[in-house]
Amino acid sequence: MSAAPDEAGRAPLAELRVAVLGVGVMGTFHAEALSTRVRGARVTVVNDWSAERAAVVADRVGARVVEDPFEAIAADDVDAVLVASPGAAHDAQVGACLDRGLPVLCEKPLTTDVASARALVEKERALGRRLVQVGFMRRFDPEYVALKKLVTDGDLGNPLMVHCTHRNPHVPEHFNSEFMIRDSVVHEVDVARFLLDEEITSVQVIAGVATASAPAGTHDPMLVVFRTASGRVVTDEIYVRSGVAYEVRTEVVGERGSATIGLDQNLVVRRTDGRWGGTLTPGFVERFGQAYDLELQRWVDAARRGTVDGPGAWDGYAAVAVCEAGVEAVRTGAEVPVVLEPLDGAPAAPPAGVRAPDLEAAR
Ligand SMILES: NC(=O)C1=CN([C@@H]2O[C@H](COP(=O)(O)OP(=O)(O)OC[C@H]3O[C@@H](n4cnc5c(N)ncnc54)[C@H](O)[C@@H]3O)[C@@H](O)[C@H]2O)C=CC1
Ligand SMILES: O=C1[C@@H](O)[C@H](O)[C@@H](O)[C@H](O)[C@H]1O
Repeated sequence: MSAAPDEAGRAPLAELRVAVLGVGVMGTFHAEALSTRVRGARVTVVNDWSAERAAVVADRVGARVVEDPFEAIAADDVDAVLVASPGAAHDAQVGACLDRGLPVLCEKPLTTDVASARALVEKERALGRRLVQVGFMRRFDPEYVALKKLVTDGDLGNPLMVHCTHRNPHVPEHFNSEFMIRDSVVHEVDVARFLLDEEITSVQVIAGVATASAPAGTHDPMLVVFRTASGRVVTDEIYVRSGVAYEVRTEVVGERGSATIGLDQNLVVRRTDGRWGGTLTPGFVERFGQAYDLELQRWVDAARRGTVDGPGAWDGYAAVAVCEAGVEAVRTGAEVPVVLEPLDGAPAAPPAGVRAPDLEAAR
């Protein structure tokens, strides 16, 4: 049975031909998903800064290599683009997709500075249709979906606080405090916005004793504290050199109860050699593998219908703005307000509950 036409009367694409830009860890995982586990799509073009790496993946998924990312975006056999290059390359690559009117799934973060993220929001808006999805895959993870349902159904009563833990066993040397905020904490920023359905209005970072394996000057772990527009508090422990496993937990505390995810998911309880014990997920691919695939399937299905069915450019922009405030909070130790420029251009109201010195002075 063929699918219904979209609002403009166009028939859905029979198959989405995708260019994948950047085939490191995530790009390779997504390219393989698109050519095996996800229905309705095919990788036709692969691009990477390393032509050699691109060739290996292209060969594996039956695609061709295009050495320039912008030529890949402009190729005739490309209907949509998956951007999995490093964050600093996202701005120009997503912008080029918008110039060509192509649906684009961009891995988080949308960009690495707030001005460029905002510019992408404006650019998409000028086109009059949604094209950008940002790779906040936790929104597709069955555990996060169940937690969100408990919140929206009112089972926990009014949600008062959210507590997050985000631990990676190890990361490359370049993960300094700023990178930890922009690349890792960005997930909890989106989780908080997703679960509570409101914007974050301020960020504070508390740095304590750092692990001996952290490079000099890097605060690992850190406690990040967010305040939301209605005054709710969200805490996030970010610890990227725990040396243990990949551990992501989230607890919502409401007026009538609390709920936690990430405690037992993927916990394999083994009984061997007369002993029992659990094995934690070693990395994000093992923990969120299903979420990445669900995210891709929803993106493909929506793109074939000419729409977007996931976190979009505004979500990407809001997260970048919170992270930018977070980076400032690391530097100053202060509670830093988040400034989100509303789409109509009206000045943003001072966020509720913020006690940053500059806002106090402005009152
Ligand atoms: N949603 C999630 O849970 C995760 C998301 N990510 C995000 O995915 C993106 C990629 O991260 P990884 O795969 O971990 O990095 P990676 O370093 O493994 O791979 C990046 C690849 O991009 C290539 N590259 C560099 N500059 C490029 C350019 N201008 N155009 C095309 N290719 C370029 C590199 O040669 C490399 O092969 C980042 O934005 C990262 O934050 C990464 C890990 C998990
Ligand atoms: O997005 C991811 C990485 O880029 C980031 O570096 C990790 O901390 C996250 O856990 C992972 O989901």
